[in-house]
Amino acid sequence: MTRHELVNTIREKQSLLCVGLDPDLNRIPARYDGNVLQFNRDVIDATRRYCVAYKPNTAFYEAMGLEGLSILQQTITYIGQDHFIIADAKRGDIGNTSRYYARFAFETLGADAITVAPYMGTDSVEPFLEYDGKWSVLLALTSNAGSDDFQHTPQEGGEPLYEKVMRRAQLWGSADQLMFVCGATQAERFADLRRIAPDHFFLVPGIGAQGGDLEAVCRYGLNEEGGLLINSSRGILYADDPGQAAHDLQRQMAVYLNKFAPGLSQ
Ligand SMILES: O=C(O)c1cc(=O)[nH]c(=O)n1[C@@H]1O[C@H](COP(=O)(O)O)[C@@H](O)[C@H]1O
Repeated sequence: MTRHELVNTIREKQSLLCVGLDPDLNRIPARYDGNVLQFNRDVIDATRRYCVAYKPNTAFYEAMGLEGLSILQQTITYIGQDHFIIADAKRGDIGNTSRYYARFAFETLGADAITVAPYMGTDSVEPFLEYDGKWSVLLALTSNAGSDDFQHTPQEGGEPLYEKVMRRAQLWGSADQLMFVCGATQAERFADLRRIAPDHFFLVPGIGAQGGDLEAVCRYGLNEEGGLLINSSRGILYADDPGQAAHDLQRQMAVYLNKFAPGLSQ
């Protein structure tokens, strides 16, 4: 999906919502009797009108072995072409290996995007960026407590490491192929993040189960094209009614779009 199509979908649906498909066998309702594919299909059916993106985290599927990979593939096929699909795999390795990670995400799975860990630098990210029409979503300022360990470390000139990553990466790829992961739990930094990368989309995990601040993320993170894909996984998957949970978030997002990005309102 192109940036233009993504922005149009955001405008049409008045939604920035990305539903995280992280199926945990210990948490999916007993009535599914462990049928993860059916669980995913039901969640997708219940949420598809409220969200613009889905983000299956590959860990949950890989842990199930060969069957899990098949479920991942079938889930992506079931979602179809109308939603932006992010394979959340947080890959990155020497170029020769990254090429195969990219092939897995973009050719085998047919995802629009993959999350990428930038620690190994330019040549580890390039193979992902070589795919026309596909996206790399680079970890910048993550939502977890451990983000304090390295990501804020001052670099030459005093900028924190996450800022250096975001500035350097903008030399590697355009805003049509590169996004940044910015955690919703870091809402107080969003004005700064938007200043560092005014045009890029941010993938924002951390609302719902991790307690991130949706209003602050929208207030400081929205740009003229929306520029945010806001993920919730457990908060939707394990709600009594996933469709209702997704709809509630979409309605809040519509209010914030109207307030903070009025050019996108209908
Ligand atoms: O790249 C991610 O998606 C990601 C980055 C980050 O900083 N924090 C984060 O939680 N995630 C992912 O986003 C999802 C969050 O799930 P919930 O906390 O259940 O909404 C999980 O799939 C995480 O792996």
